[in-house]
Amino acid sequence: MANEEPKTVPQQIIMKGGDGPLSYAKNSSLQKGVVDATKGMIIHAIANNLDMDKFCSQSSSQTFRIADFGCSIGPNTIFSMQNIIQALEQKHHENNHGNSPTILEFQLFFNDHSTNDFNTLFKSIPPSWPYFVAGVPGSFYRRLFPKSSIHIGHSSNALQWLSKVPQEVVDCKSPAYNDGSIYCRGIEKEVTKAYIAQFEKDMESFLNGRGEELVNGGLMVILMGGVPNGIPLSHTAIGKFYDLFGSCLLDLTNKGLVNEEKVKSFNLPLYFPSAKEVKELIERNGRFSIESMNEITEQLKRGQPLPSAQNCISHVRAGFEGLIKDHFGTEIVDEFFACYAKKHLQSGFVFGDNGVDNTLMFMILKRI
Ligand SMILES: C[S@@+](CC[C@H](N)C(=O)[O-])C[C@H]1O[C@@H](n2cnc3c(N)ncnc32)[C@H](O)[C@@H]1O
Repeated sequence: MANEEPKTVPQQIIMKGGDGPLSYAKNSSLQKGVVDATKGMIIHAIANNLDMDKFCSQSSSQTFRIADFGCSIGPNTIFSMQNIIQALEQKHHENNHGNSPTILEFQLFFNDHSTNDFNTLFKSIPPSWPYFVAGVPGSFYRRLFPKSSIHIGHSSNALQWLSKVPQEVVDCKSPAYNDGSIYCRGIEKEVTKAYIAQFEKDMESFLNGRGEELVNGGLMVILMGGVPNGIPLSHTAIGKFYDLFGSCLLDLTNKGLVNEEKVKSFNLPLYFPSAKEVKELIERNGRFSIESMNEITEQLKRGQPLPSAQNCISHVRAGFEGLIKDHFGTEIVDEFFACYAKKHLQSGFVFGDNGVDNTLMFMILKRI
């Protein structure tokens, strides 16, 4: 139909469910590296920025409610929650010299899209875990909890996912049409402008939602991917990865296995901001103070061995199979990832060792 809007990739990205060899649960050690690298920073941030006495005064028990936004299937969300609980218990113990009349209880909320495999996540929780847990399906770009009900919010490796691909970038009549690429390279001015506008809108929605839900003085811990200030994504390791990824679609088109129009209407709903951009958005929103903001790539690199090629390939499939399947159909999935694996091995690509380093932003925000 002439006036039909081009179809963009689905609004809900889905990490591969279950706990099989190709699942996100078995292929998220790169993201776990990020979670591990920031454990000490979380303990430090809670010790220095959370006024626990304000919440614990006089009562015999106090429930801390903690929410993980974009939890996926695990196991990283479990580690993150444990790190936060450890930090709260440690601070409570130190505040009271191990002698508090107040018993702490913890209620943990796991948020992700309704299509996330929550069953696998809940099955992986040890039956003896002494916490109250609940799943909260829905986009974190809207309200998910009652007003002032959450003490600590957490989100890792999730906020670079946009709520949708900006429509203009897949509209061949628009000046922002992203011809020849599947992501925001950070070079084409109009394309970049469209992605930035979507990112700003989404961040504003996220901050507004959490601004309502967090108690006054509550903390939001955010870990997200980004770029060094002034560096386009295409010059970074992640950009090089998307180039490789996108080239497989072209190969399959040349082989006649994928429709060219379908490829042209495919863009990734992802934006990697600089710390400067994120800082400005948080300040403009005004609901949170920035207690700390660090870029921790170098620390991560020092602490982590580089992943093997096979490991990288499995991670890519666990993260992106859902998008490919949704847009191009199930029948193309194996062929696409076989092509990706071949090119990956030929190119010698290794995450963490190609192009300019990407940034990992670690932020502690306080609800004011
Ligand atoms: C790469 S995974 C990260 C999972 C986990 N936090 C970690 O660090 O391993 C990103 C997760 O964010 C979720 N996500 C992305 N956009 C979302 C949204 N708007 N609302 C809720 N979850 C979202 C995805 O479904 C996915 O499970």
